[in-house]
This record gives sequence, C-alpha cells and structure tokens, in this order.
Amino acid sequence: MLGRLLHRSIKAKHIFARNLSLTHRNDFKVTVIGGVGGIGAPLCLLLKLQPDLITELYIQDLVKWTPGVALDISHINTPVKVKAFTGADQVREACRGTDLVIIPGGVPRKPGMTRDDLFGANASVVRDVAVACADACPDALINIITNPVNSVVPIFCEVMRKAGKLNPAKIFGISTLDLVRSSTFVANLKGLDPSKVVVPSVGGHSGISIVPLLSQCQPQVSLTPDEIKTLTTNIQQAGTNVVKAKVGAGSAQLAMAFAGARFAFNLLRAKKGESNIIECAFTLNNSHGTKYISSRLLLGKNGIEKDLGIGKLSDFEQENFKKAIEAIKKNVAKGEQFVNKIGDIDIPNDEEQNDNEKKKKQEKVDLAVLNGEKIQISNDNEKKNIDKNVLNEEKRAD
Ligand SMILES: NC(=O)C1=CN([C@@H]2O[C@H](COP(=O)(O)OP(=O)(O)OC[C@H]3O[C@@H](n4cnc5c(N)ncnc54)[C@H](O)[C@@H]3O)[C@@H](O)[C@H]2O)C=CC1
Ligand SMILES: O=C([O-])CC(=O)C(=O)O
Repeated sequence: MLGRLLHRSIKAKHIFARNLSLTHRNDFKVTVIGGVGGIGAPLCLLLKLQPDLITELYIQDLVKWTPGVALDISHINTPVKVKAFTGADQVREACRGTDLVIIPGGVPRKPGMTRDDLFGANASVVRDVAVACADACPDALINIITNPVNSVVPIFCEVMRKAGKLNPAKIFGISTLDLVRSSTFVANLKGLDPSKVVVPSVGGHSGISIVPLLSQCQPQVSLTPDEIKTLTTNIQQAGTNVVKAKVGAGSAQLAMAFAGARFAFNLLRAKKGESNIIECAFTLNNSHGTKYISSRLLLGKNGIEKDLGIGKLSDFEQENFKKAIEAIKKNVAKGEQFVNKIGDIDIPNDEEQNDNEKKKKQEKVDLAVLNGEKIQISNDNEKKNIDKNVLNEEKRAD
C-alpha cells in the first residue's frame, strides 16, 4: 500500500516536473541591434554571462568589425551561443524568431545637445527595426534603449500598428537607468547599500519628463525638501552630466548596459514564470493624460501583466508629473507624426525582401559601372587564396 502510494507520488512529481519544464522555458534567444556600440558591447557581455536564461545571443550592427566583437564574446566559456549579423539588411535575419530584441542602435548625444536633438538621426533607425520586427518576430518582447525614448517608442508602436502587429504589452522604452541612478544617489546621501534601495521613476526618459518618486523609496528614507529638490534635479540631469564629463566621446554606456541587462533579465525571468517582478518602463498606456508613460509594471509571461500605475505622489512629485506629461505629449506627437507622414507601411515578405536586396546590389553595380569604377567579383578560388593569405598573415603575427 505504502509502496503504491510512494510510486504514485513519484509519478505525480515527474508529471509536475515535466509540466514545469514545458511551461518554464529558459532557452531564450536574444537579439541586440547596435550590439557593437558603447552600450551594445558591454550589454552583450552581460547577456553572455546569463546562460540560466539565454541560449542564443544574436549581435547585429552596421560596422564591419561586428563579427570580430561577436567572436571575441563567443570565447567566454558559458553555453550561450553567439552569432553575428553585419549591416542594415541583416536586421530581419537577426530578429527572425527571437524572443527579445534589445535596441541600443543609433547615435548618442554630444555636449550641448538634448536627447530630442537625436530625433533626426535615430527616428528612421527605430522605424526600420520595427518594420523588420513586424515581419520577423511580431511576438517578440522589444526593449528600446535608443534616444529620444519618449519619441521613438511611439514610432515603433505606430509601425507595428500599421502592420497590424501591435501588442503594447510587449514594447518597452527603457528608463531603468533613471531607477538605477536614483538608488545610487539616495544610498550615497544616506549611507545605505545602493543595491538595496529601490526608487520608482515615472513619466518619461528626458530632462523634466523624468520623475523620480523619492516619497516611495524602499526602504523609506527621511529627506528634507532641499534634499528632495537637489536629488530630483541630479537624477534628471545625470545623463547630461555624463555627456559633459565625456567631453564629446558619447553618453552613458556602462551604467546603461547594466540597466539594460537588469531590465532584460527581469523580463525573461517573468517570461519564464517567476512571479512578482516589478519594473518601470515607458509604454503605450493612456491612463495618465498622455498616450505613453513610464509607470510601475508587473511583468509576466507575455510582457506587461498589470499596470501598477504611479501610486500616491507628494505635492512636489505631483507638480513635476504635470510638467512631465506636457513634455511627453509633445515628444509622442513628434514620433507619431513621423510615422504618419510615411503613409502605409509595406512589410515585405521573405521573397520580396530577397528581391529587394538583389535589386539593391544590382543597383550598386550599375552605379559603379556608370561611374566607370573597376568592379572586382572574386570567384571561389580567389576567395580561398585571400583566406590563405589572411591565415599566413595571422601566423606571422603570432
Ligand atoms: N534609454 C537610456 O536610458 C539611454 C539611451 N542611450 C541611447 O542609446 C543609443 C546608443 O548609445 P551608444 O551605444 O553610446 O552609441 P554608440 O555610437 O557607441 O553605439 C551605437 C551603435 O549603433 C550602431 N548603429 C547605428 N545605426 C544603426 C542601425 N541603423 N542599425 C544597427 N546598428 C546601428 C552603430 O554602428 C554603433 O555601433 C543612443 O541613442 C543613446 O542616446 C544612451 C544611454 C542611456
Ligand atoms: O543622456 C543621454 O544622452 C543618454 C541617456 O539617456 C542617459 O544617460 O540617461
């Protein structure tokens, strides 16, 4: 009798374990667009160190040393498999069937610029990635790091809407760095461990649209009105201070890579089935007087499980939040207008895409012929000889 009960309970445990392994995936594929840049490379490094969640890491960038960076990262002895994709025409391939696309591709600020000044350069980058995702991975989670976040998230969403593939629960503008900075600044002021301090940040991700909620800090801290004012300004200005201190060499990269990895891991943990995972992010959410807002989100298997809102604000935070809403409305309208000007978006299928790529290559050759340039088409033997020469060079260098 006891034996039979034991047998039944072991059998039940096996079935339970099998069900768990079926529902609790940890074999996620992650694609990083712009994965070789100042944020992209350290972010990919952190992703490579997380085999508990990630099995494949696809690194896409425009620069020709993309395979080199991917090769470099691939030598780290974790089981995460790394693959490189070079060029804008490889975005689709890099995104095909992926679970999570992280986008730090685009241009960063130089001193004197606002995040909004990046719109001209980065709007079309995000639009083109959205067009590729609408076809190659319409169900993927999307994390947009590229600035200006307040405008490019609406661009991504509008492209998906036009393609009939919009799922607002899966598209996130990454404002995690504002939370990371808030934790650090409060902890430094109060002599606490920064990794144990949690401060939500709502609104958006630029200047006055960033609204840190110091009144909701965990653990609770006592701050004077002056401290609250100074901390708030410092958090809002932190990105600009990094840009200034880097004197033209870019904006925050390492702390952003950390923040991007934290958000991605939490999103994947929630997708895997872990409960009670809360993060703030900028998403399509019209419950606060603007179409998009960063609020506290409970993450789940399919992205946002529940919007937890912004909670109770102090009078000071309420004032700041009002200003933030006005700024965000303008940023959102700018992004939406950009997409609406384009009209209908044609998402090419695989065959059309191949034809387009062939046509583009032929156009390049035709143009070169017109310009009287010498065109060199190397056959397989020539390629083998080149490879041999490279190998010999490498041996000499060793
Ligand atoms: N959301 C946030 O909290 C933060 C956002 N950012 C933003 O992240 C973006 C990237 O910053 P960094 O990595 O420092 O810049 P970076 O210039 O070092 O790297 C950007 C990378 O994107 C690539 N790229 C450019 N256009 C591309 C395209 N069409 N497709 C694929 N790759 C493309 C470049 O080749 C480069 O490797 C900037 O727009 C910056 O403002 C930066 C810090 C924080
Ligand atoms: O300030 C910038 O340009 C980059 C950024 O978004 C940040 O550091 O928060």
